[in-house]
Amino acid sequence: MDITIAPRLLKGRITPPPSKSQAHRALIAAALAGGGSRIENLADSQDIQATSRCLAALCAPGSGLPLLDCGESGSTLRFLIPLSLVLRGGGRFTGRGRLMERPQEPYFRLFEEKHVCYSLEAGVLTVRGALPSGCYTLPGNVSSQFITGLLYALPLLEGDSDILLTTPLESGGYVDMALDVLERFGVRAVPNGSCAFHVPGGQTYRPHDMAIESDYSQAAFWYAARGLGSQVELQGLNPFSVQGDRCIVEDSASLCGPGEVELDVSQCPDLVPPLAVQAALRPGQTTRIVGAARLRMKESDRLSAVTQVLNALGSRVEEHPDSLTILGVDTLAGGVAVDSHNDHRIAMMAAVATTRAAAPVTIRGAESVRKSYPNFWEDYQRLGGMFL
Ligand SMILES: O=C(O)C1=C[C@@H](OP(=O)(O)O)[C@@H](O)[C@H](O)C1
Ligand SMILES: C=C(OP(=O)(O)O)C(=O)O
Repeated sequence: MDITIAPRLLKGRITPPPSKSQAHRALIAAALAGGGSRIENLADSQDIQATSRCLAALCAPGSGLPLLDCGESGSTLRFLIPLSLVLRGGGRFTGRGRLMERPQEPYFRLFEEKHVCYSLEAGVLTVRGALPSGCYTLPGNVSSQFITGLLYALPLLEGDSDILLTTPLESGGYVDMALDVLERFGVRAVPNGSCAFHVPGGQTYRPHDMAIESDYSQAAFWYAARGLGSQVELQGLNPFSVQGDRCIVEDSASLCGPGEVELDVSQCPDLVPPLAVQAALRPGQTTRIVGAARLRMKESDRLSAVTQVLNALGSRVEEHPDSLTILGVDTLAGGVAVDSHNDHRIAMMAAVATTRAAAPVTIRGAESVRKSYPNFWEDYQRLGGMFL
């Protein structure tokens, strides 16, 4: 789907959608608690549909390895791989887009060590075996989703386990969010410093009612629009939220200073597109976005996609292996078509950039927002955005 947008600033009040990350975690914990939990304020995004669909397949009665279609959701895939071993002796996982090419090596190394069989053939990952309790050693900087996956599965084993990280934890806020949801469902995992977790075995998930919070990762696009002159008022966000992307509030403000700004995004990778678009329109300012290597392994190669899209619109972005240098300009020419690279966050970034373009912009693959923010285009129009 192509959408052509007239350049104009936005104005109005918006409640960002429910947090996708918290919703994945709550749904999985509720399924493990075996019913009796009430989860309110769930978004009907494709990623949340993927987790619901896979949980239904995983918990359905029957023998044999369930087939789990994870769509394009890295979280669903990496959270459910260890659980499939514990609950069903394994599973067969499929996905779309780039999903099955995204890294799984930390799990594969552990499976070799623990004698769990795995194969990845023609886009189907099959895992089979028993997950033993014990010591799980893995890197902390490939994806935090491996650590969340283990934190959900290991408490169900008979014996105690330890998770040890060989490199510093990145995207750490997502692990904190997992610990927070686990605790609400009566499951305990104890951090030991920043690179280790002790997970007592023999635990059971207890039913719990919760309402999903508004999503700071999505609110970030509206913060960016605001930083670029739109009058968007945000409501419904929890100021005490455990969401790591809550740092958008300070990061967005720090982009308003003159001179040189450096932002380390290793703990908040999803904020790169909204931060980059804001930095692109800071004339006289140079912004370095560092610690961003993992951005190459998301729905698109996001460092490359951000650079291509913003430069096509008239920005000055330089791409490096694990960072971006953004030389702020005072206006974007627009007047072109840009591709979302089938990446929801790139489509939303392009929409925010258009608010400050001189001529209309066409966004190709605009439907990609359904992955995480199905009502994004409705919200954009409610704020006065005009489609041509
Ligand atoms: O656990 C989660 O909910 C997520 C973790 C992050 O991934 P990485 O840990 O791979 O950076 C983030 O980018 C993703 O959108 C959601
Ligand atoms: C990378 C993302 O999600 P996931 O890893 O779950 O696919 C995202 O939402 O930007």
